[in-house]
Amino acid sequence: MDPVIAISGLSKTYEDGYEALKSVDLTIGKGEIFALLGPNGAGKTTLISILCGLVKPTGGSATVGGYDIVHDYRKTRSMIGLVPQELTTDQFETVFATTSFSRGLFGRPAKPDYIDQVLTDLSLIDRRDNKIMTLSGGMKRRVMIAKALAHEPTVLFLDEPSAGVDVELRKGMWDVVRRLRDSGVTIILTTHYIEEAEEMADRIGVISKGELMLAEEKHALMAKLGRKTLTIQLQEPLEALPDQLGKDGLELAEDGTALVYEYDTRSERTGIGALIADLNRADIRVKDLDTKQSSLEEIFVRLVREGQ
Ligand SMILES: Nc1ncnc2c1ncn2[C@@H]1O[C@H](COP(=O)(O)OP(=O)(O)OP(=O)(O)O)[C@@H](O)[C@H]1O
Repeated sequence: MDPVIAISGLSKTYEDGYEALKSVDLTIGKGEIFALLGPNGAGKTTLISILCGLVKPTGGSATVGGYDIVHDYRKTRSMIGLVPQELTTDQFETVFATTSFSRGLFGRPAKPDYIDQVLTDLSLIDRRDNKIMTLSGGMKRRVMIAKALAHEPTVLFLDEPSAGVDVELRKGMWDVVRRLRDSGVTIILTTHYIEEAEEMADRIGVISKGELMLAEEKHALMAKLGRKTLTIQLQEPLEALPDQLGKDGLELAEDGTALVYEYDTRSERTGIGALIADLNRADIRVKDLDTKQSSLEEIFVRLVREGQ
């Protein structure tokens, strides 16, 4: 993985003594979509604000494109596009003018062809010369993205891109983000919506009370998600697992009164049929059966709870 962002021991204690970030280590690769999940007040905005140079860290370090975010602030800031949660655009400006102006703020010379390309990518080109006030909410959000991309950043932060956005619009936003990633931009988004992280992210990070609890490939998480646990309550307790049942993923539990079997729901053969047959053959009598699915939501809730 070619790292674009490297974060090491990053901490932030605000002036009132509140520890908003506790020694976060994280590397984000080029062209990744990384979703940062966490409850309110977890430290997501603090982390993004530090990387954007808006908040000063009190410990640790971070680099963007190999440059230190504190010492080479101008350099790193110019590599970052930030789409904040709130819509903050001048209602009386046109789409083109406001986007072009954002580019100018970074001291970049005008590049109308590039701005038009960004507007095309975001399906805003038809509204190029319209005033912001005449646009729908979804279009205004896309203008915020256009503004963030105006200075040709290589990293884009999206803070809660679908907060207060309806389902239809949210899907449109996901398409936009995927297209941006395909064009080589690295994307870090914060979200409360587990579904959004599941849908979009290559990797998912879970942050709670300032601590990064996990940063894992989505597919690895989905593999966990696809797992189910079958608990078999037995009529008579067993002292040990009989040889006939020597199956991968099978364990004796609850003082020998239950068997717990973990299996992948997506595989063609779960092994349950064979397990039941083995139980019959070994004359092990079953009292009750129960299955349980682990979901990303469960993993998330458990992690957050453990962190409290
Ligand atoms: N300037 C500040 N001074 C003191 N405490 C602050 C300051 N800014 C943020 N905090 C606190 O730091 C914690 C983390 O805030 P942050 O905004 O980073 O969380 P978040 O994960 O982005 O939350 P949300 O999902 O609500 O946006 C919160 O408890 C917040 O009250």
